[in-house]
Parts: sequence; structure tokens; C-alpha cells
Amino acid sequence: MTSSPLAPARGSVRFENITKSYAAKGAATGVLALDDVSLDLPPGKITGVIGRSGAGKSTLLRTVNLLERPSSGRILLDGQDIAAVTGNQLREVRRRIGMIFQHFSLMSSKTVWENVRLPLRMAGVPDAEADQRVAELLELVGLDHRADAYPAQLSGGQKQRVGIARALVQDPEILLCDEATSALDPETTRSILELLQRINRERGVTILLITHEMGVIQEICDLVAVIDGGKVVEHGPVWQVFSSPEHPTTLSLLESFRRSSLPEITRALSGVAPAGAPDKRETQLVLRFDGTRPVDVSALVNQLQDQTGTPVRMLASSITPVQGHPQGYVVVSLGGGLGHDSLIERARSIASEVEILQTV
Ligand SMILES: Nc1ncnc2c1ncn2[C@@H]1O[C@H](COP(=O)(O)OP(=O)(O)OP(=O)(O)O)[C@@H](O)[C@H]1O
Repeated sequence: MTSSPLAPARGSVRFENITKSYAAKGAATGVLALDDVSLDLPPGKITGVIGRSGAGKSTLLRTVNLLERPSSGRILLDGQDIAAVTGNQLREVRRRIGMIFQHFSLMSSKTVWENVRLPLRMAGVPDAEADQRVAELLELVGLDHRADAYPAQLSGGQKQRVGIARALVQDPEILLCDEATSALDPETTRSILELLQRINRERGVTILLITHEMGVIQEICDLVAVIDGGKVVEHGPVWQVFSSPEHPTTLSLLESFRRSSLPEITRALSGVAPAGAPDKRETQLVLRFDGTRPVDVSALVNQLQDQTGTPVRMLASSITPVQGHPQGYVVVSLGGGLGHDSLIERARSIASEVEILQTV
């Protein structure tokens, strides 16, 4: 994605030992949706939250603007505990936090312009100032030419752009995104993610997003938190968590996304016909890269040839940079008479991990 100038970071959030239980009809005990969650959202960063259905993602997101009140614990917004604020203080907290939704939540009887302007009218912002801000935001989201349209006349992506303009109209420090791209096709998703990333960079807005799409996390998040049964079970920079997931839930959520298990690679290679007659002594090696070292795929074959003294052919590669950390695998075929152990030993200096795929 294109990079834009960085604005000063704004809006830190700290969850401290947050629990949230909902009353359950007819049951003596409630549903424990959040169980002692502690988590930092650093200012100016994009943090994604993933987890299975019912894990507590929405509840966590909605505690930030107090759409859900925590049962216990503290939520610090730039150091100030907001968990119990009410009245004018609550309005001020909500002004500092914008939110966008999966189904856009636009008012169908109002135009694009009126939808975006609504929060300003409710906040009593003078007309001239409000008009200027709405015009500026519609330009930012690329919808200045559709100001008079009604939501029903817009595509899903355009509706989400209106949602984003409305969420930003009070110049929040924090933006909450609740499955903001789940109702959109892949191309539209990409354009919305680009917009969110631009907003993050150009305005320094801290973003917390929940999604079930791992691609969204990989594309724009700096950090990811994995939530399971109301607890944060894993948390860290996206490239680290994605390359070396530790918790079983993370592994399972990433399983189909990473597509780099041995069976997956074997399947991917089944259509690759070896050039010429297969040599009995050929060995296929999977070289894994975990993001901790640079990878020059084009130089790899030569490097391996030098290292092993055998002819090397590249069969497949899935190296993807995640936040600038290249990760994935490269599959190569090596000839020559070296034994497996010796090949693995020599290839180890090049990759993070080496294993034999199969002998042809
Ligand atoms: N208003 C509510 N009243 C009672 N229980 C609730 C309420 N909202 C959520 N829950 C329960 O709290 C738990 C966490 O729900 P939450 O919506 O936060 O999960 P989620 O991870 O966002 O799920 P999904 O991905 O399906 O949206 C679930 O067991 C859910 O049934």
C-alpha cells in the first residue's frame, strides 16, 4: 500500500483487568464475556482483534466507547480512567472515539451530507464550521460528488466511506471498526483498508478493529490480539504472531490463511511437473522464513548451490512481506549425492527452518 506522511500519534487505550458479564435469562450466573483482560493499544497504531465467534471481540471493542460498561477493571484513555464516566464527560469521551460498523448504520431518509453532518448538529457545532468539516471529510473519503445521494443509491463501499466520514467528523483520536469490511467484496475491502491506513497515517488516529478476515489483519494492522473465551491469549506485532503463532486458537485461526503446512505445500506442488526426467537423487526441501531475516528469492538458488555444491531448482515460493518482514516458504529441488541430513545442515544457514518435502 502507498505510504503517506506520518502525523503525530494520538489516543492511547489501556484495558486493565477488564471483566464483563452479561445477565443470562433464567440462569443464576451471567455470561462472562471478558475475563480479566489487560491490553494496551499504543497511540497511532492499528490493533486488530481476532477470535472465534462468541470469544468477546465485540464486547471488548464496545467497552472503549462505553456502549458496554465493564463489570470491573479500568479503561484508561490517554491515562484517564473512563470506565465509570457519565453525563457530559461521557459525551466528551464519545466525541474522542469514532466507530464504524459492518452494516454501515446510515440513516436511509438522510442524504450523504446530512448523515455525516448529524453528529455535529447534535453537538451544537455552528453551521459554517460544520459545513466546512463535512465538505473536508467527504473529500477525504472521495465522495464529495455524491453529497446529495441517499444511502440506497450507493454501493456498499461508498456507504462505508460515508460511515468513515461520519465517524471522523468530530476529529476523534480513536477509531473503532466493527467488522467494517465483512460485507464488502475483496476489491472494495482493499480500497476501504487503504483509506483506513491513510487516516491512521495522516491523522495519527489510533485504530482498533475486529475482523474474522486474517487478510485484513495482515494488510493493515501493526499489532494483533487473539481473544478466546473472554481472555487475551496471544498478543504482539502481526508479523511475529503470524509467523510463529503459539496458542492453539491462533494456530487454528491462521491455519487456512497461512497455507504453508506440509500437506498444503504438497498439494500446491502437485501440478508442478519437474523439468526433464526426475533424478533419483533429487530432494525437495522446504525452506521456511519467519520474518526475522531478509529474503532475496532470486539470489536463493545461487546461495543454495554454493552452500551445497549441487544443482538447485526453484519449485515454488510463497514469500509475503508482513510489515516489511518477509515470511512464508520456498520449495527447491536439489540434485547431487548429498544425504538428507547433510542438505538440511547446509541449507540451515539460509532459512529459518528447513525440512524435507519428499524425494522424487
Ligand atoms: N447483550 C448481551 N447479553 C447477553 N450475552 C451477551 C450479550 N452480548 C454478548 N453476549 C455474549 O457474550 C459473549 C461474547 O460475545 P461477543 O459478541 O463479544 O463475541 P464476538 O467475539 O464479538 O462474537 P462474534 O464474532 O460472533 O460477533 C458471547 O457468549 C455472547 O453470547
